[in-house]
Amino acid sequence: MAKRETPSGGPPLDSLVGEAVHWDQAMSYGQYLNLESLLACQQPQSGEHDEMLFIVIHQVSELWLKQCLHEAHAAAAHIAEDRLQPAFKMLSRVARIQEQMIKAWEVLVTLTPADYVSFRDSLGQSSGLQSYQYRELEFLLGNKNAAMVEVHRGHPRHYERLTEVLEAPSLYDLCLQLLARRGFEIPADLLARDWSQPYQGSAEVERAWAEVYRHTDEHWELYELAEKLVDTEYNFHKWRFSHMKTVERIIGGKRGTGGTSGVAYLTKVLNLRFFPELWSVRTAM
Ligand code: HEM
Ligand SMILES: N[C@@H](CC(=O)c1ccccc1NC=O)C(=O)O
Repeated sequence: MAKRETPSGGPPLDSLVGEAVHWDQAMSYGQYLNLESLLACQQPQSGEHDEMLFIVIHQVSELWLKQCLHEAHAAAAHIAEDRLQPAFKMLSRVARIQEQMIKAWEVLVTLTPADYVSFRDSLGQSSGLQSYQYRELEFLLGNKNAAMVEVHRGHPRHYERLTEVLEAPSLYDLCLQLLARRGFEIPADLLARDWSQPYQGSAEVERAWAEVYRHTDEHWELYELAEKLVDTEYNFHKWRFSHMKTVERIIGGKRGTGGTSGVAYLTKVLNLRFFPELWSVRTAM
């Protein structure tokens, strides 16, 4: 292999190991990553030591949500065009990102109830309910709830974006259309409907997935799609559960800053499904 030269045409990189290097080039690491802006985004309000962790963990989660949306929207577009292989690659990546997001709770549990109350008042009425990226991902996967858009009335850009995704077919709706294109009997009212309404499960769809699982040799691609969706929902559920338990550990039975009952609310939304028949089919097998 040819020795790599430095971009400026200086000595080979190998000889520079261990030495300070001053690149004479237009684009630096910090410029490319916009680090000055990124690292200026952590602005604790309270002066309490532990608020920094709270901010960083939320910002890291929002960055991962951004990447999940990037992958899941692209996966949906591929599924709509019958290109399942690239969609699989993207959904696998979403599942790996979700694992990172789940792991992050292990850092946050080092925050004690006393640490948290030391700066909780600085949060005012802000709350995770206002995470528009989280809501967009829920809508995109298939958990539609028009009422959750209202939280964003005061931010026209977020409101419009969420309304757009609410009113578009979810990833699961697109999968049902795919099943229909592949010859499965899917009721017409599931193939064209008011997409903003929550999806109600259907016996025909469950039968279609049962056929896929029983005869994988004839439906390898659809089987793989089903399992990728199950991985995503499984991880989503784990994230919600860990959030709920972490919240219980930190604030106990206190009400949420967003105005909900707190842990009781998080317990209620825990079991909302994206792909209901992919779970019910297991009983039907
Ligand atoms: C000390 C840590 C945390 C506490 C005490 C906490 C507490 C809560 C509570 C009580 C709610 C219910 C809404 C309300 O009334 O406020 C909620 C919702 C939410 N939180 Fe957290 N949370 C914490 C950390 C996080 C983190 C790290 C994230 C990551 C992004 C997050 C994202 C969300 C989201 C997306 C919701 C809306 C859930 C839904 O509507 O399904 N939270 N949180
Ligand atoms: N709802 C939380 C506050 C909270 O969690 C929060 C507040 C501001 C920014 C992000 C938050 N995290 C997720 O819910 C509470 O009741 O303490």
